[in-house]
Amino acid sequence: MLDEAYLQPQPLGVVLIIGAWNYPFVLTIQPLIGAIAAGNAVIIKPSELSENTATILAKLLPQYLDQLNYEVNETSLAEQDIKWEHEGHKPAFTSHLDLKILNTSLSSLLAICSLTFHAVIVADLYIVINGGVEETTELLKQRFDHILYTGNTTVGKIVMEAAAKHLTPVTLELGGKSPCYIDKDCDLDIVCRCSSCLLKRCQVYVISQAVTHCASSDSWHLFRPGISCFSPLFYQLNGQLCLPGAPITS
Ligand SMILES: NC(=O)c1ccc[n+]([C@@H]2O[C@H](COP(=O)([O-])OP(=O)(O)OC[C@H]3O[C@@H](n4cnc5c(N)ncnc54)[C@H](O)[C@@H]3O)[C@@H](O)[C@H]2O)c1
Ligand SMILES: CCCCCCC=O
Repeated sequence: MLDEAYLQPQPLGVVLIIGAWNYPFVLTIQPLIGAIAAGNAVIIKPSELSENTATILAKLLPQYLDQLNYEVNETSLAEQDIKWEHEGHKPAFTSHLDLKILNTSLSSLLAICSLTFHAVIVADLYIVINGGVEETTELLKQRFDHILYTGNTTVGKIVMEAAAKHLTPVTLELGGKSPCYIDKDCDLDIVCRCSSCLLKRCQVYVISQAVTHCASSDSWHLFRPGISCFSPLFYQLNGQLCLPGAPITS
């Protein structure tokens, strides 16, 4: 062997998280935890539709996240550089090590997106940007190192297209049809007997979060004779969820 292999864990750099309204806290904080754990700087764009959560996130995150955690001065950067040279390898991109002091302005935020190894950047590590389509569109023009988007498929395509311009990898958590399949072999008694069973087995994703859950079924496929015993209960439960007068189709 002329060379030896080694593992060099590295943060991606600057991660953009675009959240959706149906779980406004979880869908921003969960990916944020992962991104921080991997050493990234993060820009969080909560959904403008869940306005109160967006406001509280912008207020609380800077209050509780240690923005200075990764601060290094130029000397220690230089020392690190020498160390890497000495070890025979130097990461091309060190992201968080380059982030220095705090400043929440948009211009500094955008400056992060073009980090280079020796740059001394003035910026926050974790920034909440609130706004709607206009602001998100502006954000998406910047180069990020990873984008996590949760929401609908139409905007998912917009995000992916914007990311592709910079060859930025994306994680898209999109909505779907999530059909519910009642197999001919399933125990219909259990499925139908009582609302609690039905709730546990089938309805949980339909009704949770007032039907906004990403895996909510919008169609049920029933494959067995005797299904008529199922229908009244289905109607009874779903009738309570529907708007008055809204039809439940077969
Ligand atoms: N797969 C999953 O894990 C998962 C989780 C939660 C929600 N979802 C899906 O997401 C749906 C909710 O999505 P939504 O789209 O209604 O949420 P939404 O309206 O809150 O939009 C999501 C984000 O997209 C941004 N956005 C909207 N239009 C945009 C545009 N033209 N350009 C750029 N950004 C834009 C918004 O600012 C917002 O931050 C749920 O009903 C569910 O189907 C999926
Ligand atoms: C409890 C968090 C569940 C998140 C699922 C998101 C789908 O809508």
